[in-house]
Amino acid sequence: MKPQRLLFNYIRSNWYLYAIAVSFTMTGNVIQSFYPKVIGDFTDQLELGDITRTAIVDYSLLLLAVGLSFGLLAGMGQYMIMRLGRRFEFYTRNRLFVHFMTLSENYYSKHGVGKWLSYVINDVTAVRESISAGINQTANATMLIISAVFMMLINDIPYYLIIACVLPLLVIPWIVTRFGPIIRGRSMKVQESLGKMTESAEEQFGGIRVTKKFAVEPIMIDRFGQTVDNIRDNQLHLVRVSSLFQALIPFLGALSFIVTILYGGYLTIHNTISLGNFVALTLYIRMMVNPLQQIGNVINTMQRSRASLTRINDLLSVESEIQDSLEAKPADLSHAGVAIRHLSYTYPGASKETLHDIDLTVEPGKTLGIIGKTGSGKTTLMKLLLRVYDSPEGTILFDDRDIHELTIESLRSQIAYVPQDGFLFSTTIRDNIAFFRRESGFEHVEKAARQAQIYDSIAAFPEQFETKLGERGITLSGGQRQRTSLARGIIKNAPLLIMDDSVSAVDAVTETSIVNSIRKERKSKTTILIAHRISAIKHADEIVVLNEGRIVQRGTHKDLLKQQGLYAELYTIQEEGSRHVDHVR
Ligand SMILES: Nc1ncnc2c1ncn2[C@@H]1O[C@H](COP(=O)(O)OP(=O)(O)OP(=O)(O)O)[C@@H](O)[C@H]1O
Repeated sequence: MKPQRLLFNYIRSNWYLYAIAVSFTMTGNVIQSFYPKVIGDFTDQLELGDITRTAIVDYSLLLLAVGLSFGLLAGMGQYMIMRLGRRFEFYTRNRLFVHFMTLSENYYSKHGVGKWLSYVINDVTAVRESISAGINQTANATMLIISAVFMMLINDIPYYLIIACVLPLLVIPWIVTRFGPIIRGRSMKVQESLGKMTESAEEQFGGIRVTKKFAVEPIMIDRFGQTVDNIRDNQLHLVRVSSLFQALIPFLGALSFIVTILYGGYLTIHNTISLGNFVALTLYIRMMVNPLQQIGNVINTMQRSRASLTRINDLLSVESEIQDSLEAKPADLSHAGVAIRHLSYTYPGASKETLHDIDLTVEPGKTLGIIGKTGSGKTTLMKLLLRVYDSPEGTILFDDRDIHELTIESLRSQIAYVPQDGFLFSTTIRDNIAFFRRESGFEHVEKAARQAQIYDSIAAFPEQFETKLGERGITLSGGQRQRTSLARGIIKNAPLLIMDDSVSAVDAVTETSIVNSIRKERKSKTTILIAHRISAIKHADEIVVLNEGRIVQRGTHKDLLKQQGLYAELYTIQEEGSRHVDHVR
C-alpha cells in the first residue's frame, strides 16, 4: 500500500496561488489594524479640544480608506482560497471515482458501495471546508493579532499592560490541545455512522421491490431508523464537546476585556496612558477576540477533517489485487482457443475450494456448453477467465499464453460476458445496447436486438430504441432486461462470447431461436454457453458437467445421454417437466 498525501500534494502544486491569496488577506489585516489607532488618535485630539471640521472629515476618510482596503484585499484573498478549495473538491472527487474504477470486484464485495459514496460526498466536503476556512481564517487571524500587538507597542501602550490583557487569551492553545483529540475521535464516529446510513439507504432502495412484496416496510424503516439514531447519538456527543469548546473561547475573550477595563482604566486615571491609548487598547483587545475564536474554529474543523482526510488517503492507497504484470502484452484473441489446465481455486478468505482440478480445452471457433447444479462453480470459472479474480499461474491459457501475460484491458475487451442479471443503466435502450461502443451505427444496434429476440418488444415502445430505462423511464420485464443485456453482449462481436445463464428468464421457444441465431452468426467464433436447461446447450461441440467444483462428465449431447450420470438425470427430469407442461396444456 503506497501512502497518499492528497492535500499536501494539492497545496504544493498550487502553492503560488495560495501564497498570493494569503498575502492579500494578510495585507488587508495589517491595514485593518490601523483602525483602532485612528480612533485612538481622534479621541486624544477630541480630549485636547483642538478638533476641527476638516479633521473630522479627514478621520472619516481615513476610516473609509481602511475599511475599503481591508474589504477589497481580504475579499480577494477569500475568493481565491474558496476557489482553490472548490477545485480541490472537484479534483478529489474525480480522483476518487477514477480510483474506484480500478478496485477489484473482490474489494467491492467485501466493503460495499455505500461507504464509498459517503467518502465521496461527506469526507471530501469536510476536507474542502477545512482547507478553505482553515487557510483563510488562519491568515486573517494570525496577521491581525501580530499587527494589533505591534501597533499597541509602537503606540506607547506599556508592554506589561498588553501582557496582562492578553494573558487570559493565552489559555486558548492549552484548551485546544485538550479538546482536539476528543473532537477528532467523536467526529470520526459521526462520519462512520453517516457512511453506514448511506450504505443502508443504498441497500434499502436497491431492494425496495422485495421489501414491498414481502410487506416488511416497518422492519426496514426500523432498520434504517437505527442507523439514523446512531448518527444522532454520535452527533450529540460531538456537539456537546464542540459547543463547550466554542463557548470557552469567547469567555476567555470576555475575561481579557475585564482586565483591560480594570487595569487599563486604572492606568488612564493615573495618566500613565492617554485616553486615546485606552480607547485604542480596548478596541485592539476586542479586535483580537474574534481572530482567536476563529483560530479555535479552524482547529475544530481541522480536527474533524483530519479524520476525513486520513480516510480518503487510506482509500486512495488501496491497490487492486488484479493488476497487469510488468511483462503483460496486449492479446489478440481473434483466433485464440482457451485451455484450462488443472485449475483449482479457492476464493480469498474462503475455507473451501470452489473449483477442483478443472481441465478443458475450447478450440477456436467452437462452442463449449457448461451445465451443473447451482453453486457448482460455473460463474467462478468465467470470472477467472475474465480475471475478475486471479487464477494460479499456468492454469488458464489463451493461445498457449498464460492469462497473466496478457493485459487486462485487451483480455476483457475481447470477451463479451453476458451475466444472468445484467445491470441496465438509466439511459436509453440504444445506449444500453451500444454500451461497449457508443458510436456503433444504429443498424448494428438493431441487428443485435434482433439476434437477442428483443427487437419486437423495443419496436412496440412509443420511443422505440430511444426509450429511457430506470428512473423516470420505462421498466422492462425480467426477460426483456435479460435480452437487452444479451444484445449488449452480442453487439460487441467479441472473439469469445460467454453467456452465463443469460437466457434463463425467457421461454423455451425464444431461447431456442436466440441460441440458433447466435450459432449462425458466430460460426467461426468461440462461445461458452452456461445454462441450467439442456435445451440451451445441447448443440455445443462439447459439454462439461460441473458438480461441486469438479468436472464429472464431458462429451457431446449424444455421448452424455448414453452415459449414466447427472446429465442424463437432468435430461430426464427436464424432459418429463416439459411433457407434463404439454400434457397440462
Ligand atoms: N466472491 C465470493 N467469495 C467467496 N465465495 C464465493 C464468491 N462467489 C461465489 N462464491 C461461492 O462459490 C461457489 C460457486 O459459486 P458460482 O457462482 O460459481 O456457482 P454457479 O455454478 O455459477 O451457481 P449458479 O448456477 O447458481 O449461478 C458457491 O458456493 C458460492 O457461494
